[in-house]
Amino acid sequence: MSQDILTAPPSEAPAAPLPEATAPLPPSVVFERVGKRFSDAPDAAPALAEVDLAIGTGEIFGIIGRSGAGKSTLIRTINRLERPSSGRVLVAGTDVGTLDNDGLIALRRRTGMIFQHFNLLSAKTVFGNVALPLRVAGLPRRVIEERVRNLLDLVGLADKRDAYPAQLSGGQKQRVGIARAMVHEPEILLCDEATSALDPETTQSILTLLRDINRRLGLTIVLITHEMAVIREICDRVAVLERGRVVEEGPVWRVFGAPSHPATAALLRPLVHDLPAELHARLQATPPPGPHETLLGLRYAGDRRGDPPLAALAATLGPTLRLLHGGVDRIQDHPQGLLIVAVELSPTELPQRLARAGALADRIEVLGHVPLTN
Ligand SMILES: Nc1ncnc2c1ncn2[C@@H]1O[C@H](COP(=O)(O)OP(=O)(O)OP(=O)(O)O)[C@@H](O)[C@H]1O
Repeated sequence: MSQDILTAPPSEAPAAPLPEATAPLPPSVVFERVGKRFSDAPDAAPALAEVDLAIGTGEIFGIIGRSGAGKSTLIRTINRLERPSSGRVLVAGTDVGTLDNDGLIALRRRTGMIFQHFNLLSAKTVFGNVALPLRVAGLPRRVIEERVRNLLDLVGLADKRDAYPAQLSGGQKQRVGIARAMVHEPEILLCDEATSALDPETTQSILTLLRDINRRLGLTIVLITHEMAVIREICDRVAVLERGRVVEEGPVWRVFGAPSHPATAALLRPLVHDLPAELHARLQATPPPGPHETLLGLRYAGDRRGDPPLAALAATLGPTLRLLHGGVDRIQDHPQGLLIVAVELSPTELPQRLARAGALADRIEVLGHVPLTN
C-alpha cells in the first residue's frame, strides 16, 4: 500500500478526504434483538430485552449499568456462556447460537476472557497457568514454551514465570489472567470487572496494558465495569444498560459529556466527588423543609466557544449563586467543561429558574440540596 503511494504520479486532483476517526468499523460482535429470561414466571422481568448493538472490530467497547442491569449476562452471550432466549449474537458474522461442539470450542478460543478475581490455579506457577489452555488443546511443548514466553513478555511478567499466584500482587495476577486469555491469539477480549479488585494505580497500569494490546494487536475489547473512570480512560464507545435494555450508546466523550438518559446521569453522578468534602457529606436528595441551597452541575461540551456565561447565570439563577467548582476535563481529546454552583431558591422557584437557565449550559443537573444552618 505504501509502495503505491510512494510511486504514484503527482496529481493535481484534490486529495480524497481522510476517513473520519469515528467512522464505524466493521462489526466484530452484533447483538440482534437479544433477549434473555431466567424465569418462566410471567411477571418476572427479563435479564435482557431487545438488545441491538454492534461492536466494531478493534474497538474498546464499554458496557455500564447499575447492579442487575444485565451487563454480565450480555457479555456472556458473546462466548455463549449464556444462550439468549430470543434474538441472535453474531461474532465475526457467525451466529453463535448455531455452533456445534467444535464450533463452540473455536468460538471460546477466539474470545478470551478475564475476570475480577483472576481465576488462577493456586497450585500452578505463572507459566503453568498460562500454558494450561495450550496443554489442554494438545499443542507441542516447543510451541507452548515459545507462546507462553512471548505472552509473559507482552504482559511484563517474564521474570515471574516460576512464581505461584500467592506470591503475586493483584495487578500481577491480572496480568497472568490477560496472558492466559490471549493464549489462543483471540480476536476479542472480554473483561468482566477486570480492574474492580485493584487499587487505582494498579488499575491504571492494567488499563495501559489493555490499551497497548488493543493498539498493537488490533484486538476488540468488550468490558463491563462499575468504574466510570475506567470507561472514560480507555473505551471508544459505551452502551448503558437499564433493566436489560440499552438506553443510550455512543462515543464515550458524547455519552459522558451530555448524557441523555437519567440512568446514565445517575451512573455519572459521582461527579459530586468534585465537591468540598464538608458539602458532600451534607448533600440530600430531596429539599429539606427549612432554608437550603441547591447544588447544580452544569456541563459544557468542548465545541462551545468561550467561558461559561457566569454573569448571565447569576442574572437567571438569582443573586444567591455561588461558584463551588469549575474545571475542564478532556475525554478522548474532547474538552468537557463542568461548573458546580449553589443557589438558594424555593422548591417552586427552582424549576422556573432552571427552565430559563437551560440555554446557558449543554446540560444542567440537580446534584442535591444542602440545609443552611445559622
Ligand atoms: N443464572 C441466573 N439465574 C437466574 N437469574 C439470573 C442469573 N444470572 C443473572 N440473573 C438475573 O439477571 C439479571 C441481570 O443480572 P446480571 O448479572 O447480568 O447483571 P449485572 O448488570 O451484571 O449486575 P452486577 O453489576 O451486579 O454484576 C439480575 O436480575 C440477575 O438476578
